[in-house]
Amino acid sequence: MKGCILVVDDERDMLLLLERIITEDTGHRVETTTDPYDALSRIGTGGVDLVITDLKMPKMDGIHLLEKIKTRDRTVAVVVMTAFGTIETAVEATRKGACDYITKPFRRERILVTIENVMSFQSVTRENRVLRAALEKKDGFASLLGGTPIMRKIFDRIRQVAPTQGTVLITGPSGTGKELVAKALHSSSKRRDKALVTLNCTVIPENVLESELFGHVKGAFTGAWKDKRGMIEDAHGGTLFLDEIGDLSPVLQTKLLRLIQEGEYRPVGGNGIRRADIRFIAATNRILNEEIAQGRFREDLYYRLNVIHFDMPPLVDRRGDIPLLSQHFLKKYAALNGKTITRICPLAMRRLMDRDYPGNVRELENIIERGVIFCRTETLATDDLFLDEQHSEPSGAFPSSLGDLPFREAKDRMIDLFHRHYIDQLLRNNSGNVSRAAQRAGIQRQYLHRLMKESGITTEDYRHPAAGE
Ligand SMILES: Nc1ncnc2c1ncn2[C@@H]1O[C@H](COP(=O)(O)OP(=O)(O)OP(=O)(O)O)[C@@H](O)[C@H]1O
Repeated sequence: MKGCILVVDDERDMLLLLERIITEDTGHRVETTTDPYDALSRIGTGGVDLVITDLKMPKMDGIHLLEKIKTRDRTVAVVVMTAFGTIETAVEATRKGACDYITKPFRRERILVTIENVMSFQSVTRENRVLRAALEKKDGFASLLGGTPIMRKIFDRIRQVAPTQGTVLITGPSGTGKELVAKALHSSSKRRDKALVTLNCTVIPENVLESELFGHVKGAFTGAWKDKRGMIEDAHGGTLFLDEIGDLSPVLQTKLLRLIQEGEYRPVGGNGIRRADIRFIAATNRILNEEIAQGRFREDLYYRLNVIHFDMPPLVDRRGDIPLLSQHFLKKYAALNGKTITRICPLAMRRLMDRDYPGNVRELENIIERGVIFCRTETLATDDLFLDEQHSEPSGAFPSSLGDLPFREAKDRMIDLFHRHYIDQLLRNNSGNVSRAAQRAGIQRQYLHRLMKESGITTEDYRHPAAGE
């Protein structure tokens, strides 16, 4: 998308030079002025995407102009130009919201690269703002974000499927938003005024799970000293979301099948049949066909669940959503931490766009949350994100950057690093077999799963063809 660049400099020669470079090599529209007040009058109408301004001007200096631009319209990007030797002022400008600076005399390529970086970032964020506003207005699922074609298709399907009774199966790698899709389906359905009950099939031990799900009657087992409602009763009239369905035991798979087929169930220890009106949504990051082939998942249950299928794409297949998601998480965690961080510097955004995400959106969210915690200015910078450290090989070295942090923050960060490196090594040593890894580590499998989730680690990366869980 081509945009508009406004150049402000009291030297006419400089204006002419920049106007020529930009028109010849970028195709963006250029406006020029020698008067900062005139520049300011053009801000606030939504017409200007980027202002390139000199720092030293007689009527108003560049920093002052930058501040005024940002008060009128925070979304306008500003790049400052400065003579060599006054870089400190330029750095001060980036602290105040400029997204980059150029030293004069500059090379043509340098200015072109800067312009392209800023303008492509502006184009994505503009489009995302529009999309998000539209989504928030139209749908009840604004927390599920995305503007890429692949996500738009998912939104369309949600709109189509939500009002129906169809059972839904959501598959896809961990951290891709399966739970958010389930919530969106429920909140856009006719059942939205009734409960959305979520059951995580991994977290609860099998014997407890049965009575959690179906409820039990008084005296059903030792400790059952009164009747207990199950989640099915809670979900009556609403939606039951069965997360990590691939981990459900064979006994419960059979009982669940009956419930889905007949709408009937029996509480643990009870004789009477009860009926439930429920819409079922199930999710898993396992490949259910493989589970069926291995005899771990009932084929008939699979077909019952898989009436409507959503397959959530990994984040690297929709990199175009990274700016939108990053801005969303920035806003969320800045508010949660009581910080005024309003933007992500273009370089940091580029790094975020370029890396891989084995833990998908959850991993991106963790990176931004950590970044917000460590950020000391209004702009989230590359250093705040610690991206290199996250991808470096596990090592015993103490990261020197921690020495600059308050004790508590440094300790949390070190524990975080320890978790990531420990789990990484543990899973490597056990070819991604979580049960075996948990056993070797002497911790509960569920706890290991939680730690993996928090660290954005998935088993896929550690499995070799002969391995399997
Ligand atoms: N499209 C999205 N827009 C906004 N946030 C998202 C999106 N996708 C995922 N997230 C966020 O990422 C995190 C993980 O999402 P979610 O729990 O829905 O993933 P999941 O696929 O169900 O993961 P798992 O299989 O590990 O349970 C959540 O904090 C969620 O808010």
